[in-house]
Amino acid sequence: APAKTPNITLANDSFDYVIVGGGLTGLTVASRLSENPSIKVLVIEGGQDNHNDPRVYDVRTYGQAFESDLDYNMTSTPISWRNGTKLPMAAGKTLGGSGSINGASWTKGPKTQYDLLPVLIGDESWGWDGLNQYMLGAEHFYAPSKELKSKGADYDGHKHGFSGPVQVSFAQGMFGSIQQPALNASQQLWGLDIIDDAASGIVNGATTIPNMVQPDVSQNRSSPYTAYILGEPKQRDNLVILTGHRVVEISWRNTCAEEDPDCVLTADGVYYQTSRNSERLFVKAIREVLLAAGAMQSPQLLELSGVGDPAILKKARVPVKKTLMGVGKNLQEQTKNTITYTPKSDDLEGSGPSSAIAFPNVHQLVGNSSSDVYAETVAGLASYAAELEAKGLVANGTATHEILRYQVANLFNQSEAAAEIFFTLATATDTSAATVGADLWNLIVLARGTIHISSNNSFDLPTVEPSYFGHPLDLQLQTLATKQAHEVYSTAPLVDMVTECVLPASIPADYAGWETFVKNTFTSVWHPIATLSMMKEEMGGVVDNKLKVYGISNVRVVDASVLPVQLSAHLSSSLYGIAEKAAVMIREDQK
Ligand SMILES: Cc1cc2nc3c(=O)[nH]c(=O)nc-3n(C[C@H](O)[C@H](O)[C@H](O)COP(=O)(O)OP(=O)(O)OC[C@H]3O[C@@H](n4cnc5c(N)ncnc54)[C@H](O)[C@@H]3O)c2cc1C
Repeated sequence: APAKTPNITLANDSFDYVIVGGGLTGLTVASRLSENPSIKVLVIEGGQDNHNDPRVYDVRTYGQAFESDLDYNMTSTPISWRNGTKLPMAAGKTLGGSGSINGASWTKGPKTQYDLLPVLIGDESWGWDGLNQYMLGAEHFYAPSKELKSKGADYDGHKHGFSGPVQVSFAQGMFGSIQQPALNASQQLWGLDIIDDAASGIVNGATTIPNMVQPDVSQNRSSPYTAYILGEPKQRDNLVILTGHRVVEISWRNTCAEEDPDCVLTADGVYYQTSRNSERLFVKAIREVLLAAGAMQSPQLLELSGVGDPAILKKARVPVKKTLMGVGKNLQEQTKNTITYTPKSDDLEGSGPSSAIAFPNVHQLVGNSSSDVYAETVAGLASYAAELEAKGLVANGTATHEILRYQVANLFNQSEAAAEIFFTLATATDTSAATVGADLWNLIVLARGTIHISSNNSFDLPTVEPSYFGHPLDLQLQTLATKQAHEVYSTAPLVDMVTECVLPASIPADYAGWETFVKNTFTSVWHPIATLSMMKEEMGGVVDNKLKVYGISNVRVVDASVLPVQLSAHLSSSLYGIAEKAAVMIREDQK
């Protein structure tokens, strides 16, 4: 049954807050704001409630939701060197959003990467110490059993939350098999330390991670919906979740002349529809409209509502209400490659999900020449950043240069994790033998991309240009990570556990061959962020330190769009933290 399909005519109703998108961040904020019974909250969600569908609740079905009815089926722009192939950009079209179809891995980035946020926004509370409080507040961690500990599960009890809604535990079906040998081989090859906990603010190392799953044998997904809504919040009279409806435009109470930058817009509510040709309905927001449609569709909605770069809006025949040059720019999306092998034994000693990860740093990947690569990269950054602005990929080249310098220094001087090598295991099925391998990606991309509208109709999904390998270092790190992940599989004790390499079908002879393999077979990682960045306005930011859109009095963005820089992490923990912090700031403004 759907979460709530009210037969009420919302058109005659109004809500204190209208939340656009019932995904990971939207449901978090909805749950927190509606704790106050006198505050009326509406969530409008494009997908349906599918929490009883195994593609959602069983994390071992990972991937089955992609390119299905549970996915928006967006794609990248054509890849020139792959005959114009467009790559799938998975994004959950279901209650809980991408949080209901994701891999459920629970990790955090290094402390030093969060500590860039205060520099960009001028507010200390967004650094690791400030934000981590909220990440901890979202989490309910369960210590592993003896049996799981013997398979490698470990943790630091001081680095977890124990009373939040998101269930974080080591999955009961945790694999044995190659997992620990893969981490041992990673130690040999890269000189990595074993780190007991990838949620501690230290990430460079080899580790076994927990998942967002129930701690019992069901190990069902702890989704944004089951964690934050199902149960008591669902019964609240002041919370309405309308599924199967798409918000198509924000309506404004006033108009601003295009040439008047000081004019402040105020949202009146939103228009929404069930389908392209259905009636256009309106609902009023008494206090605020909160955008939580994700990093691809929140910028789309702002642009459709007349807020953004006038050149983009005019091309799509949308009247300009507010010029804001950063909307839809600064996208930071990573690239993923996969290698696979045949294990000697089909018995993987578990049912999954996979949970062994190696996080080498740039020196471990690049080796002796890392200081040359650093010097060369730094020397080229100013002209690279200027080029990004000239191409319309960022709003401010000078500010982007500063940010890139920080990111490169973080990789080379602080030696934070540069790549993730996620060891994968897939059990045998009726039609296929078991496989093992790795999914791997460079974490801190220097590329910047865009997400923009190409028409004035919300049902035409936005154009996503990730600018894959936009900077040479991105391709170099991806190639080295792929080549060296293969070398891990040739290193003891892992080498003794596999018979043959399946992918690549023929092993490249040299670096150039690996680069070709990388470029021909990579996919997206599906961690898009930063398209409505929280940064100072003069840096090209779109939202301020309270997540309010510049030049608009009552629209905040609470989703992945606001995270201004990529993290050496899976994103959910950080986004739950951002959403929890958002709810507190929104409540403070009610006074
Ligand atoms: C395939 C995949 C695997 C991932 N694996 C992991 C992982 O293992 N660990 C991890 O930590 N993170 C993972 N992530 C990342 C994480 O799930 C996302 O970063 C996170 O869900 C983003 O949260 P969000 O609230 O910004 O967007 P979402 O959770 O995607 O929510 C956006 C919601 O808005 C709705 N919506 C969009 N447009 C409209 C509109 N116009 N009107 C109404 N509703 C709308 C959507 O239907 C959706 O429900 C993964 C992501 C993907 C896609």
